Amino acid sequence: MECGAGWWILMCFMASILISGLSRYREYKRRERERERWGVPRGSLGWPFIGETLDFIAAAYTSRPVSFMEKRKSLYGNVFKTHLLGKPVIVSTEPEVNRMVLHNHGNVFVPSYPKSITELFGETSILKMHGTMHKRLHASIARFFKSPLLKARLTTHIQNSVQSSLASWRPGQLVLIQDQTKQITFEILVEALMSVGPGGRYGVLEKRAKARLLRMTRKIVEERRLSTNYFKGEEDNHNDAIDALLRDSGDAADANENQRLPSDFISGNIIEMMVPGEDSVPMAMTLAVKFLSDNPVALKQLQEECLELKKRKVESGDYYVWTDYMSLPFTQNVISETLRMANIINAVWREATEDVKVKGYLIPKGWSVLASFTAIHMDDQIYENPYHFDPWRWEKKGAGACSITFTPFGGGQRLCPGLELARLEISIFLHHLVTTYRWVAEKDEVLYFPTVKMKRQLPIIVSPLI
Ligand code: HEM
Repeated sequence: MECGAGWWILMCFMASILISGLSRYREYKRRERERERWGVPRGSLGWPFIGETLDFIAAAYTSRPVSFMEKRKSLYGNVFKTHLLGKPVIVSTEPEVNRMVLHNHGNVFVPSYPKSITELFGETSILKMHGTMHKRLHASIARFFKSPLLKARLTTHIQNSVQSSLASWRPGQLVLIQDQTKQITFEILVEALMSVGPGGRYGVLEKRAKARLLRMTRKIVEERRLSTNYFKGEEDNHNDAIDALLRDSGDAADANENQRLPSDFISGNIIEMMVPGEDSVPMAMTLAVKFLSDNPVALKQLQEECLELKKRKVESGDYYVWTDYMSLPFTQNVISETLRMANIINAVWREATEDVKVKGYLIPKGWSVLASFTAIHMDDQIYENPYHFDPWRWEKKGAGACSITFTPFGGGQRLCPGLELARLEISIFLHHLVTTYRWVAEKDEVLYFPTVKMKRQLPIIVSPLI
């Protein structure tokens, strides 16, 4: 009797394994048929294990990193498959496909950067997150960076920081623009995120030892939490990113303390927010100076526009406000053209969590998608003479307008929340630079790998304008 029951259980067990195996097999076959019908984009997966990584990196080391994409685009079309950095990847150089990846309808794409990049982000970085927590954090940060109050406060701060840096330059001195702009923008970032100005705690931040940085930031968060009762809606007068995250209560109108973000999470995120904000803005400033140095006609028009504003300000005795800087049309054209050519963030990486069909292509589950911005920004079918610095092209397009063919700040769910701050910083820097100095740039070269930077930090020799 006992033996019969044992057999019966065993048979049931085997049958259930068989049924679940069969249904998995059927699902697998269904996917295969779908994949065949839709078709994974054409392309080559290259060598076993390394795929086409060597070609990809070799191209990145040249002055034309987009040549990797261009070659394959001409062979296989705008969307192609390859194998990079240990993963099968679908590369998109097509604006509409990039838009669908960025907007992520149906939430099928999650961030998936190569290991070498994710190690820079840190564990709690927003750049790694997805789902509800990402939505909540993104909304909170974006709301904070959009606030007119913050822009007003930061305008004065950015202005002071730029002017004091420019005032320290001596006529005939060799100035390393990349180094100077890094110092200026770091100071601004730290002020915006945690209201720490030069002196005292700033010294710890400057050294950038992560463990100390985290300890210090955690302390600031804790001090704020104790001194201000955010739960009861008390006001904190710092108006920085720490304040915004401490105030965040998710969607709950009747939020209690448990729904608040924990201190460790806030301090980790504040530190990791420095990663996307820290190098991008100084590089945009540096490359703007480089492109302007190579194009005296554009520099002259920018200078005229800025001198005109400066004259109005001197005559009226009014302070500059952020809209003064942001409403200068040629300045904004110069910034857009710089961002188009600089491609500081050249692409975004995502992974498909299930099979996805995008514009007739199949992206299989588990594959990465690299939505290339550079390939679109440097496409001669979209931008006439794309390697020529031409700020006037934006007179027709409208500077500043992000579109599917202009995505320096990404788009959709993860659109860069620091976009307006970045443009404001660059506008203020260019304004004061061109109204204070003329300069001669020494020979230098843009490097594109692993990140965009100048080989010699862009040395220029300055002399006062008047
Ligand atoms: C010229 C300067 C900048 C450029 C070109 C830039 C570009 C980008 C791009 C392309 C993304 C999207 C990444 C993705 O979709 O995976 C992004 C995200 C982000 N950026 Fe920026 N950025 C700049 C400046 C800043 C600044 C000043 C901050 C402020 C701290 C900032 C904070 C962020 C954050 C927090 C994210 C993550 C958003 C999310 O995943 O929801 N960025 N940035």
